[in-house]
Amino acid sequence: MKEISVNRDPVELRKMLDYLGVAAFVIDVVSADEFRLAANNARHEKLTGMKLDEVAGRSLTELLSPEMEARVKANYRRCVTSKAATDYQEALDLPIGRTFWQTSLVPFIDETGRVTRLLGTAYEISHQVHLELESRYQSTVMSAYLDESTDGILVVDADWRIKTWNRRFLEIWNIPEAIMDARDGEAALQAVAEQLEHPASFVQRIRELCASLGEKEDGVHIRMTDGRVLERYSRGLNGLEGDYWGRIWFYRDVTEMQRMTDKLLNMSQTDPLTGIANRRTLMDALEEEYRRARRYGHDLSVLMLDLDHFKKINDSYGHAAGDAVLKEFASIVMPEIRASDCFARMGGEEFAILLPESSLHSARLLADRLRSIVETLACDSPQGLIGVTVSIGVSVLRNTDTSPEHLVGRADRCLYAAKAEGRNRVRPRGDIEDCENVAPVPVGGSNSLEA
Ligand SMILES: Nc1nc2c(ncn2[C@@H]2O[C@H](COP(=O)(O)OP(=O)(O)OP(=O)(O)O)[C@@H](O)[C@H]2O)c(=O)[nH]1
Repeated sequence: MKEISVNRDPVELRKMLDYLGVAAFVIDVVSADEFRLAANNARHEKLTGMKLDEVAGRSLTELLSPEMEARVKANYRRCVTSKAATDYQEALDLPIGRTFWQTSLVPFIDETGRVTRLLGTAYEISHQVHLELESRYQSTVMSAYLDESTDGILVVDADWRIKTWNRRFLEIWNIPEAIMDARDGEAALQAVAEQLEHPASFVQRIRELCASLGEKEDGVHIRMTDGRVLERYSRGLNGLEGDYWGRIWFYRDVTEMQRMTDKLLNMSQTDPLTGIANRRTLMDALEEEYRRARRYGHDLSVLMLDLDHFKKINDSYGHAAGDAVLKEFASIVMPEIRASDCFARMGGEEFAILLPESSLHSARLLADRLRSIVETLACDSPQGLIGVTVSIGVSVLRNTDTSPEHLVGRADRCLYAAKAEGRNRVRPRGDIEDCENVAPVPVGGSNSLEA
């Protein structure tokens, strides 16, 4: 732009600049290295805090910090050198704080071709820049999380297009990259389902969750055909207006944890010596079966078993031989009972068998069979073969029983009667319980239910 004759009075200059609808300023180009602010308009003053009477005629060196001066001058010099309109974005540290600007400079050129002035107009873009910085910050945090997370993460949109995933997701599922690159959510779902023990229910649940839009899902366990166990979390993603954006899925490999949990559970339910159920497991099963028998009017029987003169075995053959007999006893009884029965070691040489849906008659038949099998048991030991016998008390649930303890109490009394009558026998003898008058088992005696 050729230099036009303008008043050098800053106030007059401001009047002209105020006609512009944006923040504006005029710079006097003294030399390639010296620039002075000739004037700014009211809008510029308001945005920057630079008051006309304080800044007019002052050099950039006086107005700006050295670092900012260098940056501003670099842009001015570009305009002076190119003698062309120059646009750029800049960050300015002003008394009001750091602000961001979209600035345009137009050079004024005198008849000798020298740039004497620059007209600057500027829009403040701090808000947009802050939004962009915030968005960049969020995506940096998100990328770091995706990279470092030990969960496999997948994000799909409302149309089941894959939006994003992380390295761990690929490691867990080993999905061909071509599927991921094609962003084909349906193909990825099939690739995942093929690796599962129950693919149909998995796919059905995934579809239900997607149809539910926002539903949140916590820690569902998924078993894979290779033995791994995954835990799945997911939640719907909604936009500001509540519109559905899709869903994020997290997959966590919990195989080791599950193995330990199973092991601990097994340990807490099993007798370590014989490997059969322990007292606690039987008591839990008893509560459960008692409730079921009451609700459906089914039979429920119990056998209480106690090896005879077991102390003598320990005393004659040693404790290790006694242990071997207990194990052998458990292993020959086990195949004789149904999967729905519960065979447990109650402690020492005392055992119990819970028989859901068994009458007294069939419980007694089983007891008789077990008694005769045990009688033939010959357990090998360094001191020769060890024989053992068992006494068994049997009872069946009665209408008058008000708790499982009544059922077990009668079996205990029958066992006591069997012992009292000479051992190696089953009581009652027939299909009618006949141990009512047997004295209760002494405290500390063989089969009390108390732990
Ligand atoms: N080897 C071995 N012995 C055990 C174990 N637990 C308890 N015992 C022993 O089992 C024996 C049980 O003895 P008693 O309660 O007197 O009963 P019993 O000798 O079988 O006599 P009756 O039951 O009256 O026929 C005791 O000597 C206990 O030390 C075990 O885990 N291993």
